[in-house]
Amino acid sequence: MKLALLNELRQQNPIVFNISNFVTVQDVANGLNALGASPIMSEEVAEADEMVGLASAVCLNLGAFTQRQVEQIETVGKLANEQHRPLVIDPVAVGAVAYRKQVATKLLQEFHPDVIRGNAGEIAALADVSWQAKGIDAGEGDGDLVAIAQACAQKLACTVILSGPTDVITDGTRTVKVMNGTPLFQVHVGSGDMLSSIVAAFCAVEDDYFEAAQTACLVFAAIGELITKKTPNLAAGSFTVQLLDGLQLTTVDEIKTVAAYQ
Ligand SMILES: Nc1ncnc2c1ncn2[C@@H]1O[C@H](COP(=O)(O)OP(=O)(O)OP(=O)(O)O)[C@@H](O)[C@H]1O
Ligand SMILES: Cc1ncsc1CCO
Ligand SMILES: [Mg+2]
Repeated sequence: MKLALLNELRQQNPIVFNISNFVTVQDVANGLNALGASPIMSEEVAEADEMVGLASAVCLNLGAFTQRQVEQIETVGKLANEQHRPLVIDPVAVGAVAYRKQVATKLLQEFHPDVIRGNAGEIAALADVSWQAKGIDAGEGDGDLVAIAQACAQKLACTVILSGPTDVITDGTRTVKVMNGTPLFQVHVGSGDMLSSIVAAFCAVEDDYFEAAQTACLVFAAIGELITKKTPNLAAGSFTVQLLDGLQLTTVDEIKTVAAYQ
């Protein structure tokens, strides 16, 4: 685990270009900014080439697209591949809505993601494993999460993060589990979207995207856990505020005091 990447990220302040969804765009921008990256958002295909050019990493969130946005997402994904920018995909609710899986499947034939970050319902859907996803949430299933993540990574030839109470990170061969976190992440819509964009920020400072992905998961989950230990009685609203403070202020040494992974 390369926790020193957090200091590297804060020092480099990499630009991360996001196509976010309209629900959580501000969480994503402020989360990246607080952590030490430099977010930029765009919904205009005419500036896609320049946007990818100025960014050190790209995160495409499939959370609430229109047909016009799907075209923009496809253009940006292809440009990221052409311009060798690390590309992270967040396949929101592909396990719950057949149309979304159809669109995501087509997009994944048009460009190659370096990392896909989703919950169990989303990753199972992309791996063609049976699972009862529930809207944007992971839902219910009895499959082996490590096997599902590995199947998805092998099928799509990329690093996969299957997030949840335990995050599973795999490139199909190497696998790490991050046990940190707090159930409060689930009461904040956008925790997952923030994590996906933060994964992109780590990919901007580390060429081994499996390493970048696992470090991002540990940093994000450990910061969530640390703030719940520091501040009693956190709930949906106060957790959101404390999470932003935590992203800005938490040090590598503090993360090491709770880090739990294998
Ligand atoms: N029950 C839990 N206990 C500890 N940590 C959790 C729990 N559930 C989620 N997390 C953490 O929350 C973060 C977001 O992951 P999650 O799987 O909830 O994303 P998601 O389902 O895509 O969320 P979103 O609602 O934003 O789309 C990760 O860092 C994960 O480790
Ligand atoms: C609630 C919601 N609906 C579409 S996207 C989104 C935010 C989680 O990504
Ligand atoms: Mg999500």
